[in-house]
Amino acid sequence: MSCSLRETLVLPARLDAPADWFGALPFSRRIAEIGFGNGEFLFHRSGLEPQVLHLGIEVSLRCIDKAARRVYLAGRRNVRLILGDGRFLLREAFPEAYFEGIFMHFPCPWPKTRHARRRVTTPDFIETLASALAEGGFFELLTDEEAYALAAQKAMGGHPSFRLESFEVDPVRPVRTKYERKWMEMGKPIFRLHVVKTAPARVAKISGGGSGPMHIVLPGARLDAERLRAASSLEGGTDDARWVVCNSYSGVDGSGLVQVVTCDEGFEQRFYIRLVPREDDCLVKVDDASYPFNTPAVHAAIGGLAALLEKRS
Ligand SMILES: C[S@@+](CC[C@H](N)C(=O)[O-])C[C@H]1O[C@@H](n2cnc3c(N)ncnc32)[C@H](O)[C@@H]1O
Repeated sequence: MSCSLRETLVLPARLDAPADWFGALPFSRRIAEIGFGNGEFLFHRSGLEPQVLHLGIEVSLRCIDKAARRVYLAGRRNVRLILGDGRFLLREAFPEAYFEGIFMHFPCPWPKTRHARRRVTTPDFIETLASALAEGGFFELLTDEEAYALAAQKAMGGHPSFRLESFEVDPVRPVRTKYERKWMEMGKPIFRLHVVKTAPARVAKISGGGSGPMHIVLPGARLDAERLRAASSLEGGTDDARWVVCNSYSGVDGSGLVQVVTCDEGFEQRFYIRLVPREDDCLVKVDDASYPFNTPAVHAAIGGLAALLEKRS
């Protein structure tokens, strides 16, 4: 895929990007699909309303590439794709009441208790949807799991910002997605939940909880081989804002590069922190090639590495 295609179609999910997105998105009406898979539905839906922006959010780069190629070859101008976690991006990267509709077709039901946080039925995700939708906007869920459909019906139908519009079994639809076909071939019923936002809602942004710039200057601190080695086994934070170092490397310029994974309220980010020794101090900063959202766990990781460099040997 050409560079220019990626630049036009695939928007970067990064700290400074939302401002760029809004400049690059001259559409007053906006629809989103979370987890569009191979993009059949997004492609179909965007053809019906060329004046409406159709924003697809996917965690799989393969899906993004496939859908981008299809959209590009068809010359569609009202589709944009973002690589990232839709639950996180909907909450963090868009203004309130930004979308007039959000589709989610066949998300993983996350049956294990330890993954319960990732379900669409969690109070946090329902608040996120309520906040992201304009009043009168809709959310459509398709699933083959009855228990999941019923849980979503109960959670969203009982929410003060939503009105349950319909709950259908085996709805007739103009286009079937890959997973829909798969479940139908196996003889499974398909459930469709349609809710409409009826009252204002607001969700607190996690990245609003991160404070200050994403670098620290440490007068008198030192970076040496021993500290860099010690960095590779560091971890810390609280239950809702954890961080762990996966690896540390020494750079050719004498700086240290530390690979970090953070988790804020169940949302993961992977990025690098650079440790830069200077004449009178050390700089600890998010590496220039990384763009994490400014969250409490990112700050805690920077603080943890700063503490290591400040430690007296
Ligand atoms: C079971 S597939 C369904 C794909 C498509 N909607 C369909 O009906 O064929 C679920 C899709 O959601 C994507 N996905 C899972 N979690 C996601 C998240 N948090 N944000 C965005 N996409 C996600 C997966 O990569 C996968 O493509």
